[in-house]
Amino acid sequence: MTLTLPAPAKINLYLSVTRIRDDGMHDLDTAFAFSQACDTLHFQAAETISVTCSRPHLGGEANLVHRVLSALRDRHNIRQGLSVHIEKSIPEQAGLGGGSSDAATALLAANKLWQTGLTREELIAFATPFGADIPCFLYGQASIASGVGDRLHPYPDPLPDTTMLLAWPGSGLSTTRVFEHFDRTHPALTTHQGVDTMRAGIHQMGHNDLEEAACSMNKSMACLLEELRNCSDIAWMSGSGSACIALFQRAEQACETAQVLQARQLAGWTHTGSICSTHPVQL
Ligand SMILES: C[C@@](CO)(OP(=O)(O)O)[C@H](O)COP(=O)(O)OP(=O)(O)OC[C@H]1O[C@@H](n2ccc(N)nc2=O)[C@H](O)[C@@H]1O
Ligand SMILES: Nc1ncnc2c1ncn2[C@@H]1O[C@H](COP(=O)(O)OP(=O)(O)O)[C@@H](O)[C@H]1O
Repeated sequence: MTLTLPAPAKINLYLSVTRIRDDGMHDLDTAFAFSQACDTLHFQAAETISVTCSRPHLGGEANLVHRVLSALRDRHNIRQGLSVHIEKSIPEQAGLGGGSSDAATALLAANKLWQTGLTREELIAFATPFGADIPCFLYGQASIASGVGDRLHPYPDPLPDTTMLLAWPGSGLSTTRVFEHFDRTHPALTTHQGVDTMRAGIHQMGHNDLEEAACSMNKSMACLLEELRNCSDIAWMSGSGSACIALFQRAEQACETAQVLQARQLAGWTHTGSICSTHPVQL
């Protein structure tokens, strides 16, 4: 038995930090959508769990895929294993949720192959402790999120029908360190929008409370974002960075901008495509 599935990048259409919890985690008001940029996961039946990766430093037991599959197997007394090979395309520490997306795709695959029979809601509850970004992928459609990103509701409006350029400066940002820097430097927290007034957040598309902290920690990203704002009417940072998003009316403009960014070494990775409202895996 073999199975090959994609694991897409996510983007945050906007991100507000609404509360710092007693445990140090931050409540967010954010919206998630998907990109066509994907990692690819190959699954093969096996007696044990093993994970290899096209970026060898990501292979082995520390990989989030290995961790969630091992926990699922233990929790449900599964006797089978799974051999997983991850072809990475999504850059690391980019705010695109690559590791979390790999883990979500692996959980969807294992839930089917091991016949665990968990609903999406049960998978989300199981996976949230492993990473605040995993639920949005398991939810499977563009969403408005609160809590740490685990309370999800369908995105209420059509997504912008424009071309999106994703660009990553060539160096990443640690999510933990960006939140720590935010705590030290932010002027005030955004008022919580709440589910009932969630549409209010949509008008802030492109706003990201973490952007200032991230720009001060990664000057390459700050330069990239400045250049994107010169080329596009709207550009912003995804998640805790360091990937940035710019919207264009025409695909040619986005492709030309990508070429300029690469030639000037402002970007180490780019992707041109659409903003997607559904996850490509609907098992
Ligand atoms: C900021 C967001 C927005 O979508 O995305 P990324 O930029 O990482 O992709 C996510 O909330 C990130 O999710 P994820 O990358 O899974 O983070 P986790 O592993 O759960 O958390 C790493 C660390 O970041 C801090 N953290 C994370 C999420 C959150 N809502 N509040 C936090 O304070 C905590 O210090 C936590 O220990
Ligand atoms: N499958 C995976 N893919 C990428 N990174 C992973 C994976 N499993 C664990 N990690 C670890 O998680 C870190 C951040 O993950 P990533 O998803 O790339 O960033 P972000 O949370 O900014 O979107 C990586 O630097 C790496 O050490």
